[in-house]
Amino acid sequence: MVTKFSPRFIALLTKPAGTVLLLQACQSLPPLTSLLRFTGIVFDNSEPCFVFQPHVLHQQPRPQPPPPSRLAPVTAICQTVLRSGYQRHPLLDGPRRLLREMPITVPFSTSRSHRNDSSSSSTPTTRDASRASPYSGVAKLQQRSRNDSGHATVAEAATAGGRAMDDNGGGDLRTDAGYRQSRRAAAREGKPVMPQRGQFVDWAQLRVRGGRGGPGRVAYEPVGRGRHLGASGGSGGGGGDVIIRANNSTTSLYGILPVLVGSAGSAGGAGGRTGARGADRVLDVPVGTMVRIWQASAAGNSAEAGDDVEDWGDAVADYGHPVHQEAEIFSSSEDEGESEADFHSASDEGEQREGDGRSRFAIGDRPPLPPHGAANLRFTSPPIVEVELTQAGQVLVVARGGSGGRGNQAFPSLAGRPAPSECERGTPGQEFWVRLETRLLADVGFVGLPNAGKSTLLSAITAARAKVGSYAFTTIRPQLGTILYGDGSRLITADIPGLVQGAHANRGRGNAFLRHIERCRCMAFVLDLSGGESTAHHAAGFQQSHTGAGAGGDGAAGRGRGPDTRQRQTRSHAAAGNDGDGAGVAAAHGNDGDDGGEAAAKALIGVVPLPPAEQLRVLQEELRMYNPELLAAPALVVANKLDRCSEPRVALRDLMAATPLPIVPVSAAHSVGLNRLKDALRVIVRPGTGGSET
Ligand SMILES: Nc1nc2c(ncn2[C@@H]2O[C@H](COP(=O)(O)OP(=O)(O)OP(=O)(O)O)[C@@H](O)[C@H]2O)c(=O)[nH]1
Ligand SMILES: [Mg+2]
Repeated sequence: MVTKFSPRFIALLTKPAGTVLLLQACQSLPPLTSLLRFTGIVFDNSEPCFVFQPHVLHQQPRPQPPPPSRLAPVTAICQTVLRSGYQRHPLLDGPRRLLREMPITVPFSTSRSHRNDSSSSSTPTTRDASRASPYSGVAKLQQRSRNDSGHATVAEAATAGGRAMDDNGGGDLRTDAGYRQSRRAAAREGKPVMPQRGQFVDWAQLRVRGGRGGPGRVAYEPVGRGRHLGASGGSGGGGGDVIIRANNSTTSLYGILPVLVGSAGSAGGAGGRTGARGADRVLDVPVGTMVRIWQASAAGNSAEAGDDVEDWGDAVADYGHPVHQEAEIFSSSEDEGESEADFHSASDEGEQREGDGRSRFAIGDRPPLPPHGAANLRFTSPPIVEVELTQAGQVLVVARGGSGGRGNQAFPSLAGRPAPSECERGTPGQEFWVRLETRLLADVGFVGLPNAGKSTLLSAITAARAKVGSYAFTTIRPQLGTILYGDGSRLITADIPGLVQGAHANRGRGNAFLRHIERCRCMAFVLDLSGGESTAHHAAGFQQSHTGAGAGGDGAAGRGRGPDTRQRQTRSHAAAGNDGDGAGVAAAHGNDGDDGGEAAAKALIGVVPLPPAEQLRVLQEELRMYNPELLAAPALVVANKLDRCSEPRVALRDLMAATPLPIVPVSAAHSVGLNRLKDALRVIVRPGTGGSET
């Protein structure tokens, strides 16, 4: 088969190019030509024609892309986001679930560690110091106590994951095994641990900045022969806003990026065309999220910034410019740097050069974060905005994009003078710090003192696997579980970290935990029916270990902000509740890698054994002091640790005398009475339903 083409391709074919080049150049050729090979020129009726013969051009096998790993899509997205300066990526708006569900450790950890390494080569940072001497358990507690609710955000945790990978060498975060390994390593060293996939993350801090407005254009109305009429450069488009939107399908603040920037507006065009507005950046948060906003320069100090303070101070200084700078007017004729002049100038013929306004102003416009991450910032002043998004669909514009600069068309042209050659840059977008706090949405919240067995109960009646420990404050972040019933119905239950006396005044980080209870429809007060016998043992063990062998823990705790007095008080408490026999427990704790943290927790908060009725009174009192409406919610009492109680009948009778609430005796550890409890929970959550699960 021979195919002939008309002479209009002569110019292309006379180039000494290979066939592939030919096909690339002749994009207007029919697709058939991709299977043809140019073999020569013939003259047909004295017109040159070009001869093609059938031929498969790509005979070499194309390199096959490697099989996609599970993390590949996320990695690709994040890397793209990083490359483009956190600008909008089409995939980010679509499968957000993907981002939420998958750990996004790789890109952040690598980029952040690079940045840190390069920026702090001379000054050792806290992070470097931690490498030299890994955190002790107490340091871990202090690290946690910097944050209200004590957990790491994605940024922080991603850093931890990255460091864990670096430190261990073997941890490959692209695999599940590597991810687990890095988590374990970070936890061992007391570093902040990334929330696991699906785990409830209840707060996040991030930096937001509206997109910069697009620059105006200098252009002229051409009339030919190098002459032009008046100015015709249009204005730049406005920058995109950063918007927070309440969304029913979002349940957690997991996976929120530490920096969000709206897209920059496009440059103005010739003929008076205004540039396109930059895309908004929308962040979906759960309904009920509290949004607090601070000025960009308001971040005052850090609880434990250590060596990082200097670096961070610089970073804050960088932020210290006014939110809206005055519009800057400049002329292409002025000598103000080659790149800007190049970018905004237009030739006399009115030639339009497509300015790369977006990339020039968007990339590199990403605000830097303090060296140790936005999550560790503390704000000394009250927020300028504090608002709760209470309904799905509510939106809050947290940072407006800048306005576009005016083109030369907008400047006055004086008679007899050359057309104006001035234009403006777009203004930068608003810039703020934002703290998001959300609360659990659960049917039933387990409320109890530390060590009452809430997590054991959650693990026993749902498929959730909550961490259980024979010490107070095992749970530091709420966890959800679902009770499944035989008829297909289900209840969402929440294990809320233990409350202590004085929680309403934020003792033991009580506020961070109490706010979750506000969003639970019903409450189950989990009490230790054994009257805290086990707790008494541990308190005693702690007391002994810290007056004797546990001196190391003492010293470490003493590095905190003056816990000594409280510690002494706690010791006397513990001694008061001490019924002896604690040394064995203390020894067992001594083998635990977390001992320092747990011991310090007890030291700071105090663990005092209480009879069940007294436990209930303390809990109800705390709820009343925090928000009296909480006590109006339907509730029942779960009398746990039935097996441990020496006089269960007496204890239950006393409890019944103390409260009118329904009481369900159970032993979570031995799965006694759990079906009855499930039935009772369903009855209080949905009155009218019921039925025995047994
Ligand atoms: N004997 C007995 N021990 C129990 C029972 N339920 C829980 N425990 C033990 O009590 C200790 C504390 O249990 P957790 O479930 O961690 O208690 P928690 O209320 O979640 O404690 P925090 O998370 O610190 O608030 C663990 O050692 C459990 O094994 C029970 O029914 N019987
Ligand atoms: Mg717990």
